[in-house]
Amino acid sequence: MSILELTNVSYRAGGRLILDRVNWQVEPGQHWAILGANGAGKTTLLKIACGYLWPNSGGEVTRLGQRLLDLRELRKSIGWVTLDMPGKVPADEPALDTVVSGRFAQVGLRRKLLRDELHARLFDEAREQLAALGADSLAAQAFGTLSQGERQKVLIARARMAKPLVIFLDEPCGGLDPGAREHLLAALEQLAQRTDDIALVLVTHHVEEIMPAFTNTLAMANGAVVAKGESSELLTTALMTQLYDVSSPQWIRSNGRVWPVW
Ligand SMILES: Nc1ncnc2c1ncn2[C@@H]1O[C@H](COP(=O)(O)OP(=O)(O)OP(=O)(O)O)[C@@H](O)[C@H]1O
Repeated sequence: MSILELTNVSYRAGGRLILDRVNWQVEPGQHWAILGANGAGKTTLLKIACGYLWPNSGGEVTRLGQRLLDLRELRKSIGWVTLDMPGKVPADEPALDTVVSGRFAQVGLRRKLLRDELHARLFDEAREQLAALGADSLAAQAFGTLSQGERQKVLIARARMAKPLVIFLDEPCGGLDPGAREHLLAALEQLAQRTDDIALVLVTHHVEEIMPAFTNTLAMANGAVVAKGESSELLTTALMTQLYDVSSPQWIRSNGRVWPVW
């Protein structure tokens, strides 16, 4: 059964069609990348998948075969790490508390409200989540003092605390320097390789960020799906030209990644 299934989803806003009959299934054990130029409809698609928007021009979204009705339950089952999220986390909160707060789907942890026994268990779990991203050394550091790459790791660990079915990573490498980007991508690759109970969906503008574990890619243009399938077959010069309206790049393929040279 699909973790998430969008069938003929259409969405209209501002007098025009933003999503046009989108079909997409995320199966257990899959990790996806989503590509598309600015304005292609990626964020709108994710908002619909999370239940923040409803397909107002037709179509259906199901999660584990069920229609999305209980919004609280739904939002716990789909984590979303966005670039504007760091601004919402209290700057003086220790990173470990930020991770624990993910279990309650709230921003800012109220430690006093936790029972001792639950407290110990959750904090142990949060340490494990940080360690899975190679970020355990950050546990005691105030969130506001972390670098951008470190914040992304903490927020991904936080999203995993809710034990979601899917985590959407919306341009997690945005604003990172090349070294920080490679560290984050390596951590994501390791996580994706070891995790098949939580699907990861990476939205990116840069094909070289599609690590080998992101075996499937969805490509969008003008609100419609123009290609979807195995990343290794789908990433072609013709698709890049179609998506970004630039002349065909040459490809450098290395370690399961594809680097376009325009
Ligand atoms: N509420 C709205 N009213 C009018 N237009 C909207 C609305 N929401 C989205 N749009 C338009 O829909 C299009 C798709 O927007 P969306 O944010 O989904 O694109 P995107 O692929 O995520 O882009 P980016 O890569 O720049 O983040 C854009 O042209 C945007 O202006």
